[in-house]
Amino acid sequence: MHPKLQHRGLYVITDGPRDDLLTAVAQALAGGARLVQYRDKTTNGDRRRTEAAALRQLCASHAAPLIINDDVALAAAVGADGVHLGETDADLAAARVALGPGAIIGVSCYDSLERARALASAGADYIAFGAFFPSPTKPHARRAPPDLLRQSAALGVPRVAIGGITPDNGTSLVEAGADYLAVISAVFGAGDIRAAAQRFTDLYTSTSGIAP
Ligand SMILES: Cc1ncc(COP(=O)(O)OP(=O)(O)O)c(N)n1
Ligand SMILES: Cc1ncsc1CCOP(=O)(O)O
Ligand SMILES: [Mg+2]
Repeated sequence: MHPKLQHRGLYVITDGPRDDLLTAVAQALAGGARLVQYRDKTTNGDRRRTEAAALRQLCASHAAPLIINDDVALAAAVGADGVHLGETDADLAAARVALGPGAIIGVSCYDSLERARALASAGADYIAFGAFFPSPTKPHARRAPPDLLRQSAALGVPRVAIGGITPDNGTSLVEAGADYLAVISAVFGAGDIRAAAQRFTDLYTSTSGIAP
């Protein structure tokens, strides 16, 4: 079991900016989300910092780590649990120096087993693959085959699946070995966010046979 990531399950990624961000994330947590990523591509530094700090409190009260997308400095400033880095974001080693050994640093590996192998060796705490399905949020995201999840099992690092995931198509990814399903629109675009999150949580329970 990974020391920093002890529960498999739903990894929600925010779709803001939205006025009800805190309420929406609270509903996702009530539906069983295990990890939360603050993803806000705007450049409004004041709002981003205020929201990230508020999310940190909320996530801590649910024992769910808060990961900041792209922004190592924001993660450090609000004391978030970690950061998610893609290929055009900060370097993993630099982020580790900035955030320390206890931080959760996750990395995008897209469709590349080689990238996953290199970054797992370099100390990434999870490796993310995808997009597995057409993504409403990121329609031009590179596509990845589900077999990558099986092929990366031996790396010994938690595996995250992302991209167009729904409760219906997510089962195949959990069966292929996804420790986390990272989801934006199928949770935060739902009319009932809590119920949507709960469907993913139930999927882990029923697919693995053990509570996540
Ligand atoms: C869990 C997770 N996986 C992949 C991504 C995508 O990261 P990146 O390629 O840096 O793209 P942006 O999200 O920054 O647009 C992610 N954020 N989270
Ligand atoms: C950030 C990102 N990277 C690949 S797909 C994606 C968006 C995932 O969002 P959705 O769950 O709405 O497809
Ligand atoms: Mg990024």
